[in-house]
Amino acid sequence: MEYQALAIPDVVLITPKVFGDERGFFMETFREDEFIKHCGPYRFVQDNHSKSKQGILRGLHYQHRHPQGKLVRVTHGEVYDVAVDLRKSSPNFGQWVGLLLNADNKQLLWIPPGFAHGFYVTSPDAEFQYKCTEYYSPGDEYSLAWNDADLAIDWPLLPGKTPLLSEKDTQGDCFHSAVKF
Ligand SMILES: Cc1cn([C@H]2C[C@H](O)[C@@H](COP(=O)(O)OP(=O)(O)O[C@H]3O[C@@H](C)C(=O)[C@@H](O)[C@H]3O)O2)c(=O)[nH]c1=O
Repeated sequence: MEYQALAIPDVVLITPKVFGDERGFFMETFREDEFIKHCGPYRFVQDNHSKSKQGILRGLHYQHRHPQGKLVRVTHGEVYDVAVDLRKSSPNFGQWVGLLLNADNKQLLWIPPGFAHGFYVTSPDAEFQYKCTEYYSPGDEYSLAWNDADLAIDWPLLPGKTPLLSEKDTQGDCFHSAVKF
C-alpha cells in the first residue's frame, strides 16, 4: 500500500496494491502496522457501510465530544469525497480537500478526528464503506453546510442538479457558527 499526504497533510490517500489474476483480484485494505506508521496511533472500533443513489450528498458530518477518525473507501460506483479541517490550532483550519474515490481506483482516504466529512455520489449509485475510531454517538452529531460560502467547496455537481440531502443536512451549520475543535 502507498500512503500519500494530501494538501492538508494529516489527510492521507492510500493506494492499495492490487493483485489481479484470472480469478479476479486480491488486495489488502487495512494493515494496522503500516497505518500507524503513516497515519498515527489510532484504533478502529466501528465499521459502516452505506449505499446511495446518484446525486445524493451526505455531509458534512462530525462528532464533537467523541470525534471520529474515518478510513473511507468506495466498493461500488464513485463519489467525490471531502474533508474539512475544523481544528482551530491547525495551519489548515477552514481548508478542505476533495477527490474522487471509486471502485476502480480502490483508493482509501484517512480523515483524522477534528474534520467534517461528506461525499457526493457521481455514479448511478455507490456503496461506501468506512472504519471509525469512535463509536457513533447520536447526541453528538453535527452537520456543516455542504454549500457554505466561506468554505467554497468545488463539488463536481451533475449539470443542472442540486444535490439530494437528508432533512438533517438541509439544516447544516455555516462554517462561521459551526462548533470547532
Ligand atoms: C452514522 C450512523 C448512523 N446510524 C443510523 C442513524 C440513522 O437512523 C441512520 C442514517 O444515519 P445518517 O443519516 O446520519 O447517515 P449518513 O448521512 O450516512 O451519516 C454518515 O455520513 C458520512 C458522510 C459520515 O462521515 C459518517 O460519519 C456519518 O455521519 O443510521 C447508526 O445507527 N450508526 C451510525 O454510525
